[in-house]
Amino acid sequence: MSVSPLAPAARPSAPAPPQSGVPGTSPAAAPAAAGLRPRLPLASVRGLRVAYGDGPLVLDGIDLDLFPGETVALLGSSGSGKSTLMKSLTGFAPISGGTARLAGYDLANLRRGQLRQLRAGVGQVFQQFNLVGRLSVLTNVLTGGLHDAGPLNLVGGFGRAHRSRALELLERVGIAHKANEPARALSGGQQQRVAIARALMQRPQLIFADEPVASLDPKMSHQVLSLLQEIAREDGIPVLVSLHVMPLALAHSDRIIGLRNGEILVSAPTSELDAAALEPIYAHDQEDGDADDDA
Ligand SMILES: Nc1ncnc2c1ncn2[C@@H]1O[C@H](COP(=O)(O)OP(=O)(O)OP(=O)(O)O)[C@@H](O)[C@H]1O
Repeated sequence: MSVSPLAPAARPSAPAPPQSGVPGTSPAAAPAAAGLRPRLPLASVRGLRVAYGDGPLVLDGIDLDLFPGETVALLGSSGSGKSTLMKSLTGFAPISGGTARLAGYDLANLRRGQLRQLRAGVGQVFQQFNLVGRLSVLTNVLTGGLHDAGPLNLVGGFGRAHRSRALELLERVGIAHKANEPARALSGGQQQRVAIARALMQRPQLIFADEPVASLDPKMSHQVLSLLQEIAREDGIPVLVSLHVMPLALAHSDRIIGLRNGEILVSAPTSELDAAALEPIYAHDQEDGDADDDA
């Protein structure tokens, strides 16, 4: 079986009913452009359990769907399983129970090559940007298109079409004027924009952003998260973003999933939530006096 990057597999199982949680049991907010088209999830996990080696379960019975055009914020204390949940959707976490599907493909049943093809459709954004500092901003973005640039281009440089697309993306994220500067010369917020442009170069069907603003000041954090939410809406792709700051999640997501000790404690449209509703996610931290809930 050949798997083109996130080409839908045989029709994915129908979306499950809205996930229940505390508080809120409403369905996910519908993306504005959904219209009457069938609303199938790009990513779907059911009863997901993950344990590393002989260790305890770090995810226990997770149900989650990610729909086109929505930004879903993952909240939870350190160690609650946010990164592991993202890793389980790219085949990097050891699934010990339940299912994780991307575009209908069950990640547990794919060969390594197929998994690689599927991952090419997932744009990833990380806390530390993961740019090559000595390379130009433009080259960093171009590397996002390596999977379809072909081996000759690795030797002979990137073609004109790739370069012009990379420049367009830099324009889109507001940083085209820095195209020829080395990535290390940019501020953190600017570097994260470059990383987002690099992810877009993959023509992703989903974006996973794992604490993308943890190294940024509040103003830049808002800018970067606005950009991600705008991309989700304009390109009609799901963005799953893990965050440590509740007000940022409330300001820049359509839906919030709150994890505690590997289980979903909150799952609701952001419009139905406020800080008080999210506090139980961190309840045990507050007892310890180390909650991290300020902007
Ligand atoms: N490769 C691994 N091997 C063993 N245990 C792991 C591994 N990766 C994560 N864990 C454990 O799984 C649990 C969940 O970790 P995870 O990184 O998913 O949490 P998180 O919510 O993303 O935390 P943070 O907010 O600090 O990034 C933690 O107890 C962690 O120690």
